[in-house]
Amino acid sequence: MTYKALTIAGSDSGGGAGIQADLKTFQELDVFGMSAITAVTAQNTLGVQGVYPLPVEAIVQQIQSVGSDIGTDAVKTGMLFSSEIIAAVAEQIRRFGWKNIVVDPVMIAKGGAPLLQEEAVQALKEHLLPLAAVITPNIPEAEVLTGMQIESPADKQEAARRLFDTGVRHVVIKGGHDEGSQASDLLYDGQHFQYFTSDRLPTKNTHGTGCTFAAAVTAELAKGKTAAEAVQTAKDFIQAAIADDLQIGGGHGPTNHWAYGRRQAVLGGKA
Ligand SMILES: Nc1ncnc2c1ncn2[C@@H]1O[C@H](COP(=O)(O)OP(=O)(O)OP(=O)(O)O)[C@@H](O)[C@H]1O
Ligand SMILES: Cc1ncc(COP(=O)(O)O)c(N)n1
Repeated sequence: MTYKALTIAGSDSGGGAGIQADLKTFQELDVFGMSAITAVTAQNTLGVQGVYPLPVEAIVQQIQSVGSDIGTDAVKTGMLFSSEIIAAVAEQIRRFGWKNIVVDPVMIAKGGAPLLQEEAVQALKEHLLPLAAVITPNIPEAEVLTGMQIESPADKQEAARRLFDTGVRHVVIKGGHDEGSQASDLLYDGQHFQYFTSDRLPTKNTHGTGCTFAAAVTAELAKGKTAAEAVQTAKDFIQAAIADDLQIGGGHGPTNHWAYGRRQAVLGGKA
């Protein structure tokens, strides 16, 4: 059985985030990766030097090329940039009837460069969130989407409830921006809160952690795993990828996308 996943996101020339992180993660998790590029960014570990959104027509055509021939078991969305792109992507997802949709509501790159226009937040809530099986905001993104400040564990749960009410089937509020010695991701399915917690690793090389995490969730949903199983694998994948960082570039370096697979191979006696 060949499982397939489509990422609809921006290209990161530096290879650590965006489309590049997604395809590497799909590959590592034994899922055939496909892409529809929404924007080209000139980017490295120091920051974003340029953002070039593609015409909506070019984005729609890429999705249709995949959908009309190959099909997909899951879809991840990342950098979508504008409300026009969001509306067009949502329309294509509805048209093909795709169900395993993971929405990573990318808004701002680590260095502060905007990857989503401010006015597009409403379009995200209106068009895309009701289609999502899983949404994976970090804390600042969850604050923008809910209009509330998140300062305590109770706030995080309240934000998850509000996000669930937009029509999303599972909410994951990621804990990379938490304070303290642990990075704890909260999963909410409308009934139960579940925490996925690890030691916070002391490194500046966390460029693309959000993309990589959401791509791993997508790959696991493509294989038919439950949301909770997918989040557990994604958490293990990102923990390994941050722990075995690569020391590439002079700024916030990428994570190591092959670390998880290597560890699994050692555990399984394959290496
Ligand atoms: N220093 C760290 N140590 C361990 N896990 C981390 C660390 N930083 C982030 N994570 C984990 O990485 C994943 C992504 O979380 P984060 O909140 O950083 O997302 P993000 O801000 O969207 O990422 P980015 O914007 O860098 O792509 C989560 O599973 C989180 O727990
Ligand atoms: C094309 C693209 N998509 C997403 C991110 C977010 O990743 P990060 O916050 O780690 O920079 C990015 N930098 N570039």
